[in-house]
Amino acid sequence: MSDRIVSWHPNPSKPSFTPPPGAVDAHCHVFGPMDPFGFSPKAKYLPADAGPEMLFALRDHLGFEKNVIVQASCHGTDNAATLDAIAKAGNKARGVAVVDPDISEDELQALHQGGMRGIRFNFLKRLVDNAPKDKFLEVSKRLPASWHVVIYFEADILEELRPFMDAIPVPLVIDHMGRPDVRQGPDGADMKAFRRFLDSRDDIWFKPTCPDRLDAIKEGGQGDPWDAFAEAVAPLVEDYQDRVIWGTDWPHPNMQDEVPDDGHVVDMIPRIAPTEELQQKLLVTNPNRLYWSD
Ligand SMILES: O=C(O)/C=C(\CC(=O)C(=O)O)C(=O)O
Repeated sequence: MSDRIVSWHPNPSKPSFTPPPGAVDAHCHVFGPMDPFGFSPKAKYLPADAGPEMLFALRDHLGFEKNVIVQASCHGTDNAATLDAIAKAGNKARGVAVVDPDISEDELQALHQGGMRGIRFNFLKRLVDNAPKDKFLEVSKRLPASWHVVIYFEADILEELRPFMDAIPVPLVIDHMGRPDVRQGPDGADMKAFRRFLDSRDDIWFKPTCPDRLDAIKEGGQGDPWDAFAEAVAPLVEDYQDRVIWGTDWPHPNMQDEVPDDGHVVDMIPRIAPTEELQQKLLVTNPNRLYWSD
């Protein structure tokens, strides 16, 4: 099928930065394989297969030990592909599911047994048709113990989402910092708003991730080596160092024009977390606390 998207680098370089022992790539996805794990009829993009073997080869190549696999929107609420990848990884992967809010307690427990430790609410209109806040809130109140909610939104709806997010009774993990405009710099309006949000609760975690999306040339950014991203994000990591986790975002859903070299993505780590202590928290201590505490 010629219209299936290949969004990942065919031959990523070896990073100069060596992740510490136990490092977790805590934001990545699998696509299929389409046989037997078909895509959702509501999927907004149809990717080529990027299954667990490819993910684990990349993990080893980049020097990570574990993965947190986040259910991508192209698989809708059928978590079979993500569960299959977690199972194939042994204890080296955990996951974040996307669920129908009417899911039963038994089904949630089955997801827990399969290695899921959270659910994701996606508010990007280009990725999902419907994001019912009332139903999301209801299901967030009956999650298995120690689970959290991952939320993906863009900076322009942060304030609108505040009452909803404030009411969620479990820890929150914000994908890609809620997509601030990094060109505004570390003290820009988007970063200030995100800091106010972080200051409102001490159980909001975030991923200082996706330089390739947030500093893309096609978005008016600088592109690789993503200098604006590094400058805007490093102070945030320093100031909230016990609440950050990091991931590659491989296979970079939809990134067709500026497919990032994953080696270069990993080399952003010392630019946003320059000390060994920060790197240990970002890559080892924090993700293990969230995903491998039981
Ligand atoms: O990989 C990401 O985090 C971001 C995505 C894809 C996505 O979230 C999904 O398909 O569920 C995006 O911005 O297109």
